[in-house]
This record gives sequence, C-alpha cells and structure tokens, in this order.
Amino acid sequence: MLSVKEAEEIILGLVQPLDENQEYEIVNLSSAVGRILAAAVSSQLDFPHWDNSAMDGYAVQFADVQFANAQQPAVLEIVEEIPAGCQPQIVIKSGQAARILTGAVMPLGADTVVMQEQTRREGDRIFILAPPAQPQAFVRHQGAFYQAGTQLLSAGIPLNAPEIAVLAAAQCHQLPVYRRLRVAILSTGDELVAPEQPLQAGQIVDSNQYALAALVTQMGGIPLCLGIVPDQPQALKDAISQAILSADVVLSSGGVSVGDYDYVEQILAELGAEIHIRAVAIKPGKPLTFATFHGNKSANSQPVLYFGLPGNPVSSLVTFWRFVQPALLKLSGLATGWKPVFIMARSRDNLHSDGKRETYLWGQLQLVDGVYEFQLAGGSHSSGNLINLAQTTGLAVLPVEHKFLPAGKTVKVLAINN
Ligand SMILES: Nc1nc2c(c(=O)[nH]1)N[C@H]1C(S)=C(S)[C@@H](COP(=O)(O)OP(=O)(O)OC[C@H]3O[C@@H](n4cnc5c(N)ncnc54)[C@H](O)[C@@H]3O)O[C@H]1N2
Ligand code: MOO
Ligand SMILES: [Mg+2]
Repeated sequence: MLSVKEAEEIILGLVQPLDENQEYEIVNLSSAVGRILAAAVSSQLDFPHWDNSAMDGYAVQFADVQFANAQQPAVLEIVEEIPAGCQPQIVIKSGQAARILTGAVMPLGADTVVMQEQTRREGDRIFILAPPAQPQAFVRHQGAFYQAGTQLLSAGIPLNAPEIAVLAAAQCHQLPVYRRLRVAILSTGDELVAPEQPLQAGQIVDSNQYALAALVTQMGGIPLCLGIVPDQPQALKDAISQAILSADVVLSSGGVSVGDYDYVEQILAELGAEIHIRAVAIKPGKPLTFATFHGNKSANSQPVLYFGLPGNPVSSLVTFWRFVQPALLKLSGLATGWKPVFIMARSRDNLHSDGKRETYLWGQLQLVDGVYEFQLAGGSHSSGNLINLAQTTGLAVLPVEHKFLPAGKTVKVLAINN
C-alpha cells in the first residue's frame, strides 16, 4: 500500500496547470473576484499619476521657507487654490504659495508642501511658522510607486479584494482569468437516496454528493452533479463515460473497497483508464482510487483526473481535503499556494491511533494568544460518523506507528479553509 506522501507525489506529479494560452476567458473586473489571473497585467498609468501633495497645506519653494520659524515666519502670497481633481493654472514664483489639498496636483514652480498646522493664514497671505524637513517634503512624485508599462500583477495569482483594488485603480477592467474547472460528482450505491426523499428501512442519505459539490464550489469550480448511480456495472459505466466527457475532474464516492458491489476500479479499467493508485495507508480513506483518462479531449489537453473516493462520509471528505483539493488548486492555474497547509499546534486532548495507517483526526484549529491549539472533535472518530464533522477547521495527523500523542504536545494539523 502506498504511503500518503507517495500518493500525494503521484497525484500532484500528474497534474499540470491549465494552459494559460488556451484555457482562459476575459471577464469584467466586477466579476473577477476569486478568479485566477491567467496572464501578467500591466497598466498604462504611472502611480502616482502626477506629482501631488500628501497633505492639506501650501505648495511653496523650499528656498523661501527653509529658515522660517514662529518668531520670524516666512510670509508668502497665496496665488491659487488647488483642490484634488483640478489642474493648477499658475506657476509658483519666489514669494508665492498655492493653497493645496491632499492628493491635488503640485503646481509648477513649487517643490515642497508645508502642512497646514505649521502655518497661519491672514487673507491672501500665509505665514510659515516652521521650516519643512527637506526640499520635496510631502510631495508624492509621479511614478514613485509604479511605472506605466511594467508588470503590475503576475500570472497565477488569485484576485481578491487587494488585487481588485489595484486593478480598479489601474483602470484594468477586462482581465484574462483561467476558466473554472468542471468537476463531475457522482455517488454510487443502491442504498442511497437524496436528502429530500422519504427514507425506507436500510437506506442511507447521499451526503457525499452535497459535501463534494460544496467543496468544489468553495474552491471556485463548477460542480456537475450527476446524481446517484446504482451498483450495476453498466449503469456505472454509462455514468463514468458521461462524466469523463464533460469534466476536467471526476469525483465518485463509494464502491472502491473489496465488497461485492464495489465496481469502480473494474469499470475504470474497462474504460481504458490508467489506474495509478488503488489504496493509500491513510485513515480514514484507505481505498482511495486515482486514475487518469487520456485522449478524451483534444490532443494537447490534459488527461481527465478520476478520484474514486471511499464511500464512508468522513473518508470522502478527508481524502478530498488531503489529495483532491491540492490537485484542483494546482490544475486551476494557481502559481503558488496549492500545496496542503500544515500548522504545528498544541493538542488540547490525548490523540490515539492504531498506528497502522497515517491517521487524520478532525477538530478545530484555534489561535489562542498567538499560539495554535487543536481541539479534537468530541464523539466517535469513526469514518461512518459525520455528525461531529461540523465546524472542522483542522485535521491532526498522527504518522504511521505513532499510536499516542498526549494532551499538551505539539501535533501537525492540516488546515481546512471553509
Ligand atoms: N473487508 C473490507 N471491508 C472494508 C474495507 C476493507 O479493507 N476490507 N475497507 C473499509 C474502508 S476503510 C472504507 S473507507 C470503506 C469504503 O468503502 P467503499 O468506498 O467501497 O464504499 P461503499 O462500500 O460503497 O460504502 C461504504 C459506506 O459509506 C456509505 N456511503 C456510500 N456512499 C455514500 C454517500 N454518497 N453518502 C453517504 N454515505 C455513503 C455506504 O452506505 C456505506 O455505509 O469500506 C470498508 N470496508
Ligand atoms: O478508510 Mo476507511 O475510511 O478507514 O473507513
Ligand atoms: Mg464497499
């Protein structure tokens, strides 16, 4: 059986990011939030766009005011008022000043701004009561923050509020972003019913379909929910065939263990998939299956990735977080930040494992006085119990052969972003 590390290397080694030259779309800035930039962006504007004032005050010539003080103020004539948004009309000469407001364009002739608090005004005269620190004080120079035509944002970064602010200010309102990933989701099992259906004796509600669709949506993908597929080889074959034609990634749950109705692996082989992983030493999630389908789309496109997740509800979520999420993030075009994030945290509880497989225990990762702590979810840590999965923000990891970690010790925790 493969170790978790080996399985991760196989999966991430087979995933290549979408092609930035072909697999992108142009979107308006207003709908770009959460998308990933497919090409570097530059602006035609310098930042600041013009020399401008950092303060409400007076634009002056430094030489006129450099020795000013409260006893012997420099006295200047105010020749113009320059609010932000206006173009100055007058060239400042020695002995003159312009009233200027924060962000307003510096007038020609002036080289320094004196802040209002260092002045006293009498009609059209301004008394400078203290010298500025140096020439150019409180002047923000054109191009000091960014020069037009140079790279503003690099390809492969997610567009969140700070990037949207930068792009808006730079008047970049149409942006190339990677297309959203299409992720087909299907649940296998004769026993499954949809949440809204009345439950007959022995039936199980299909929670995995909903959980996996939620995870895909949260990551910015498009979930294609293909519903419940009965445990019949032909039905499964039809459903998987349809899924690989319509999606970049297929997630099925159930049917990957050794039971009489576990057909997924057999069908993958019959459909010509290359099966890379049949089981992983992870608890929960051991029967995880990973395969690729080549040649279903155009010649230069990527293979379709197939994850056969175990049916137990916790197993399917844990294997998603550990293996599928990094793969989807890498595929989606993110240049960095697609690897799983582990945080060292102080465990508040004793943690137990049988030591046979790398064990993931669910709970909450909390920051207390600057130190991460892990709170184990109460109740059963059975892969069939999803009730105590609500509000999971971290999975504590006990390595193989590590059967016990006492409360108070540091444990590695896989961070979950909800
Ligand atoms: N003899 C063995 N039996 C099992 C082994 C083993 O090694 N030898 N492995 C166990 C482990 S570990 C897991 S995990 C499960 C995985 O089973 P499958 O992936 O084949 O899943 P199913 O048998 O179809 O279902 C298992 C369980 O999960 C419920 N289920 C399935 N789909 C859903 C869904 N969409 N929503 C909610 N619940 C679902 C299903 O009803 C079963 O109760 O196998 C162990 N067995
Ligand atoms: O891997 Mo199974 O998920 O231990 O129940
Ligand atoms: Mg089974």
